[in-house]
Amino acid sequence: MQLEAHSLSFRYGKNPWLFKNVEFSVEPGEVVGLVGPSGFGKTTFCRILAGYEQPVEGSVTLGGNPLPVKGYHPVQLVFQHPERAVNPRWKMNKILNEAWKPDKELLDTLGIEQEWLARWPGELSGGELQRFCVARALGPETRFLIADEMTTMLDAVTQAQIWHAVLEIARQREMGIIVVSHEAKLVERLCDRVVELGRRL
Ligand SMILES: Nc1ncnc2c1ncn2[C@@H]1O[C@H](COP(=O)(O)OP(=O)(O)OP(=O)(O)O)[C@@H](O)[C@H]1O
Repeated sequence: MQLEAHSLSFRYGKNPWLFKNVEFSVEPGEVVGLVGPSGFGKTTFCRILAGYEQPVEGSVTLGGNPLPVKGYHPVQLVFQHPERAVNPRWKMNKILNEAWKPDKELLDTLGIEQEWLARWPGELSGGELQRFCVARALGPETRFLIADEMTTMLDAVTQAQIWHAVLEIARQREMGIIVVSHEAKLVERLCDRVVELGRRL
């Protein structure tokens, strides 16, 4: 089941086009890097692929069909700031189980400790919180994971742990991954191929 962008174009209001007629596809199990200068629209592109934003022109399909508008979304997005991705009034247990119920094996793989489940988001470090956001995005129906600067704010050890876990799960499930990162070494190490989001038009 391929994730495909067909002739995708986007701009905010009457601003200049951020990108125009972009063709992009990811195969199941493939790890694809998405790079480009700051402000060229990588995050916007990811939001369109995950169904958070509608393209101005073009379309996104999954296995040849439009992205679903209801239910668990098969394209999950994890971005740089976990503290903005969680409800600060919910304890971690509720946040974690919001969309599906991750089992202990997954929590162990991601290094999530049981005692963290009873805490508020503000009582966890950025790295600890991001592990929850990753777990939450890895439901059994996730076909593609978009990692938009997912580990940028984290120390090297946490970054390595999270990527090790995510790549292993992706391999087992044949899940595709899109990696957006400014860290060229990370992209080179993780990705099967790299796509550059082109010049602004
Ligand atoms: N809601 C919005 N309304 C208007 N302009 C926006 C909006 N969101 C983003 N932009 C602008 O669109 C451009 C692309 O933003 P985007 O975050 O997609 O780029 P990016 O390539 O991911 O950047 P970075 O690498 O710095 O994260 C930027 O110039 C940004 O200021």
